Amino acid sequence: MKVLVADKFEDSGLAGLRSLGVEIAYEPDLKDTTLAARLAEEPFDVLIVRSTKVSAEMIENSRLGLIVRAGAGYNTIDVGAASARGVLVANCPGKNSQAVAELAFGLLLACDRKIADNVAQLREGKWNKAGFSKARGLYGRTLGLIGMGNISQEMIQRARGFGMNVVAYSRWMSPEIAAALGIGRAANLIELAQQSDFVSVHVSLTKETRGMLDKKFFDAMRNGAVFINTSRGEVVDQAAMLEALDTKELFAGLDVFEGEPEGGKGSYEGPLANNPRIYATHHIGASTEQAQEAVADETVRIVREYLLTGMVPNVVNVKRGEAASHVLIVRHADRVGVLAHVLEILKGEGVSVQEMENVILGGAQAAIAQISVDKEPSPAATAAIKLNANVFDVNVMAIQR
Ligand SMILES: NC(=O)C1=CN([C@@H]2O[C@H](COP(=O)(O)OP(=O)(O)OC[C@H]3O[C@@H](n4cnc5c(N)ncnc54)[C@H](O)[C@@H]3O)[C@@H](O)[C@H]2O)C=CC1
Ligand SMILES: O=C(O)CCC(=O)C(=O)O
Repeated sequence: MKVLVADKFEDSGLAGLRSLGVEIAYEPDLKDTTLAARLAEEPFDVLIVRSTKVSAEMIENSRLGLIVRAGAGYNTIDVGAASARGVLVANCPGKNSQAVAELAFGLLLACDRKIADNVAQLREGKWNKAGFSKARGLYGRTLGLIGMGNISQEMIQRARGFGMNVVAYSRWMSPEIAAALGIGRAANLIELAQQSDFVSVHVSLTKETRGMLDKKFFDAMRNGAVFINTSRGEVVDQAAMLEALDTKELFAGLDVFEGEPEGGKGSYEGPLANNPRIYATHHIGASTEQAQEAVADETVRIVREYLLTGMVPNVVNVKRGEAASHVLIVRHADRVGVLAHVLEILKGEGVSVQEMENVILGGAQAAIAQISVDKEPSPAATAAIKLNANVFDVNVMAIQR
């Protein structure tokens, strides 16, 4: 198996990959046209990336079977193009969430106490206790969390340590779950903005979340509140945020930017870098040793499973049973050719198999195949399947959703 690592990757991860006996090309500087050319020229099976973008063209001209995002968000990979070519995409959920929560709290505290400006002025030889003596403080204040995934859950624990109240907006969190987590639940983003002294965003970037934090949201924020974004720049309407920094005297801590450079070095000039009401970091949320080692271990686990079993943990582009309407349960003798017989009959009927699992029972005499299909096979097809002497029985069930 040939693995291309086209991003910076921990030594422990490279050692783990080597221990699997796979052939590794570690070429962290590849991107855009150089990555596309490399994938077209050599038949790599697996591609490992962090922030490096993976386009449809790269995927289409490659022999890849698996792309691993060594991190949480996978918006930098053209997942649709991967799905169209039968390429699996997997990520490492929850492996860098503590690190991001640490940075989010770092930004939150820094914004409240204006730590970066304190440091800058002292470095210029200015003593300005008078100017910096106005902070809200965290104790007893309300932290509003947007999204309730791995990072938000880490945020709750840290907020508790600071004596903060937490309220969250999430699509899936019921009042019962909120109560069990010991937090409040906002019914929508406006409610969340109205209730929070500090807001921290932790949603993945999707077509629904792009620009989700819009003018209405910023208009609803409390005057002088702090806004933290360590998720993706694109979830925020940048113009609306910039306006609210002035009109509502907000202060923002940002780790992510629309159009930020892909690699470790580059230039960044934009209205967010020089605004005195913004503390900006260089997309370093996941960049702690602990997080990078955890991500590297998980990446090695994913490649190992793929190598040894063909199965991939944490796949993000398998839509389980979405198009299936019926499932066939075929009990049969464990003999060569039985499944081929079943599939041949389904093919003749134009029935498309969505998923299939064949389980061998103890003693290896009999097996049960569960075959999800996109439409109900006719009674004639079911009867034809049963004609095979090695088929004991066939049941067809409609999937209830
Ligand atoms: N700054 C950095 O270095 C890092 C940034 N991230 C970013 O943070 C994001 C969140 O990370 P995790 O918490 O680990 O991911 P996660 O997958 O555990 O949580 C994402 C949450 O977003 C929610 N969500 C998605 N669409 C939504 C919508 N339309 N409305 C409301 N909620 C919605 C999901 O329900 C889920 O709870 C990542 O997708 C990534 O973009 C992640 C790791 C490092
Ligand atoms: O690997 C990185 O530094 C980026 C981390 C990140 O944004 C993610 O895991 O979603």
